[in-house]
Amino acid sequence: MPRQFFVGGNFKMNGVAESITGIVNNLNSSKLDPNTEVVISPPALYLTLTRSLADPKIGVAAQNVFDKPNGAFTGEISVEQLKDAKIDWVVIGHSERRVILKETDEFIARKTKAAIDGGLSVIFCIGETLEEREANKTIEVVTRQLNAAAKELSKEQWAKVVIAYEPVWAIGTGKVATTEQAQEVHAAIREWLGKTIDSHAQETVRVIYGGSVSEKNCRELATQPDVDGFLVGGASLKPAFVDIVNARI
Ligand SMILES: O=C[C@H](O)COP(=O)(O)O
Repeated sequence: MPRQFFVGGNFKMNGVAESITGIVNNLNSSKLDPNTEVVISPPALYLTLTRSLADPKIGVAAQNVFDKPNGAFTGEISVEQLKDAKIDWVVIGHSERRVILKETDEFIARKTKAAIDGGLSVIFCIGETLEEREANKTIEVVTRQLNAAAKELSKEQWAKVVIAYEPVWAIGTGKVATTEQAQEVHAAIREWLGKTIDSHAQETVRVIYGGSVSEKNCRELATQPDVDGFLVGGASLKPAFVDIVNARI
C-alpha cells in the first residue's frame, strides 16, 4: 500500500486566538486533497480552540509533551492531558527544542516512548546543523538521533511515528534543501528503518521534509520517491499552506 502523503503545519510560537481562528477557518473552507493527511500544531494554549474549530479530518498536534505522567513539573504538559483535550498528535525533537532548550537525544526518545505508550502519534524531528553537513556528518547525526528512539520503541510502535527530516540550516532561512539533498537523506532514513527496525517499517513509515517549504518549492520536492510530505513552519500561517497540502494534485 502506498504511504499516505502527510502535511503538518507547525505554527511554533505564533498566533493568538483571532489569527489562529482565521487560519483554521480558511483550512476548513478550502478544498484539501482528500488523499493527504493534514495535521496542524498551534501553541499549547490554543490546542483546545483549534481542536474545537478544525474539521475532524484535520489532526491537531501539540508542539511538546513531557515524559512523566504527572507531578511537580512546572510548565509541562502530560500525555494524559493531551489525550483528555482530544489531541492525537505531538511534535517531538524539533531542532528549536534540541538547540535552544538543549533537549538531548535520550530525553526526546523517552518523550516519544511516553507519547506512544499513552496513545499519541508522534512527528519525530531529526536533522543536522550546517556545521555538521559541512563536516559530512549528516547521515551520522540523523542515525544517532534515530538510534536513540529505536532503543526506546518496540518495532510495532514505529507505526505511530512520522519522521520529519529537517536540516537545521534550512529552517526559517529560506534556504530549502535541493530535491536531491532531501531525497538522499530520506532514502538513507528508509534504509536505516529496514536495517534497524524491519522491512514493514521501511515500507510504511512516512518520512517528511521540513525547512523553508513553500507553495513554490513543494511540488518539486513532492516528486521524490522518499519524500512523503512536509512539516511546514512559516508558510503554515499563510493561505498558501493550502497549496502545500495540495502539492500532489
Ligand atoms: O517545523 C517546521 C520547520 O521548523 C520548518 O520551518 P520553516 O518552514 O519556517 O522553515
